[in-house]
Amino acid sequence: MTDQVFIEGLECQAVIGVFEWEKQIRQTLVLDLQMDWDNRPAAASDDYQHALCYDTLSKAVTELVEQTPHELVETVAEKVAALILERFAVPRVRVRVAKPGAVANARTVGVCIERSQA
Ligand SMILES: Nc1nc2c(c(=O)[nH]1)N=C([C@H](O)[C@@H](O)CO)CN2
Repeated sequence: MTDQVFIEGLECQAVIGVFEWEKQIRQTLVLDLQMDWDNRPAAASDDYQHALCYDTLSKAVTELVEQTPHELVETVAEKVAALILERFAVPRVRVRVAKPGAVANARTVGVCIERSQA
């Protein structure tokens, strides 16, 4: 099954970073999310109940990322993946967390992970 639901460029304002000055401010994190999901039942029935709602998912992820301070983008990626697997019963998720302000002469930096149901 290769169907997916995706969310690209989800901007969150997070307390994120290892340095003391970073703990005093909010910085932008940009998330790209790809969820394996069988889209055929939703398409066949045209019924929202069968769809993985990208709006609900975006709000849940934003709340998670913005409500708690973190030092590492790696931690954010793991927590986001765990939330999506557990709360939304997604079989496999890919999470990319970019921190565009982190390195002055790079467009962006960050991490990508892929996690599946145990
Ligand atoms: N692999 C990582 N490297 C670094 C991180 C990170 O979260 N993961 N964070 C920092 C600092 O917070 C940096 O973003 C400040 O500019 C450095 N390296």
